[in-house]
Amino acid sequence: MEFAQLERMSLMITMDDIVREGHETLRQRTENVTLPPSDEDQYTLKEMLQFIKNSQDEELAEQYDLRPGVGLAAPQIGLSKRMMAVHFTDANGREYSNGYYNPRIVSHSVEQAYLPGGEGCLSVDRDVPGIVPRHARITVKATTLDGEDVKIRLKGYAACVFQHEIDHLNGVMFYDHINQDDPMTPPEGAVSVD
Ligand SMILES: CNC(=O)c1cccc(C)c1Nc1nc(N2CCN(c3ccccc3Cl)CC2)nc(N2CSC[C@H]2C(=O)NC)n1
Ligand code: NI
Repeated sequence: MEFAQLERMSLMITMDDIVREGHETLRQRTENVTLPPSDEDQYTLKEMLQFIKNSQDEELAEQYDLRPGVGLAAPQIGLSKRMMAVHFTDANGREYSNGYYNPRIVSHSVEQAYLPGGEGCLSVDRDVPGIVPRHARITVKATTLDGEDVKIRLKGYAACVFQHEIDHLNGVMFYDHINQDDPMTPPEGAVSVD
């Protein structure tokens, strides 16, 4: 077995490591990660990014029964730490593939946006229909997996994904944002994201 495959094997996060609704870490505020990150935190964040990539690989997802996702936050593997990983390409072909320590939204638009199909979550084993209102544009400050301090401006699908994962770091689930009285009606002025 070649090294890359061995590396995937030994480090591998599977769905068994993903905690589901009801697990306390999903409702906790996470602690900042002490920087520079420990070897253990680096190892974990790399595993999280690899899991998201694996989950989108048809063969690996099939072989290891992985549910596809584009983002994962540390509380979802039972770790109450401010770390998240994303891997996706947005509608404009811009690629996002990285792990982040201590991400925080430093500014956001008044305008709201939402994914027309609603949102899903690897820690939620049920379909929760409804519009999830998000900030249409956000600016995020964080430290990347490689230890670089970055300031990222996000809009559209990328803004929604980052907000969903940063919510996890604050103990917030996507359905907390759904208007219970009128779940399918987008808020006034909110724009649909494709
Ligand atoms: C209930 N209706 C819906 O879910 C929903 C319904 C329609 C459209 C959207 C857009 C919806 N919404 C939604 N679709 C996704 N995926 C689309 C499919 N994709 C994927 C699937 C297969 C291979 C590779 C990949 Cl990439 C994986 C990601 N992901 C999220 N979320 C919310 S933000 C974090 C992100 C996440 O990773 N969730 C696990 N929401
Ligand atoms: Ni989630």
